[in-house]
Amino acid sequence: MTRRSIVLINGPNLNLLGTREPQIYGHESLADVVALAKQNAERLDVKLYDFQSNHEGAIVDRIQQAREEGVNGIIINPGAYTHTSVAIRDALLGVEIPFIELHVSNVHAREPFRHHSYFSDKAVAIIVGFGVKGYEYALDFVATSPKFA
Ligand SMILES: O=C1C[C@@](O)(C(=O)O)C[C@@H](O)[C@@H]1O
Repeated sequence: MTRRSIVLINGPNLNLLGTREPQIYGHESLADVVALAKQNAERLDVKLYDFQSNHEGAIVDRIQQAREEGVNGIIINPGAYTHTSVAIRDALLGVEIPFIELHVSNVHAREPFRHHSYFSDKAVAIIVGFGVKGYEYALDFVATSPKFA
């Protein structure tokens, strides 16, 4: 059995985690989140690539690259692109890699424009409102579920 590989993608403004609206997104930085994810990936024996960008096209490029790498699954927090990006949706569908959509905050308890997602109907699962703990849950699931084998 080959080792699973996973790409963790964070979209715009998630580089500001820890300092950005901490009452909504908490006090942990993206570097903290990624460091813990790497530790957990090692424990779960999966290869983890991580990527953050504030640019839609760069995220599309990273998703396309994932197919070349033969990645098993994608964990994506598309940030504000959740509510706007047909291009990122098309990239995920184009590469045919199963993915989890993740949000730190409970988008359904926030402004109405955050209630619609271009990803939810195509995601294997959605993690919403668990704070940065959601990244741990997502990694555990992608590393162990037959849906990402
Ligand atoms: O940038 C973000 C972060 C977010 O994806 C979250 O993780 O809760 C929710 C989005 O509505 C917002 O634009």
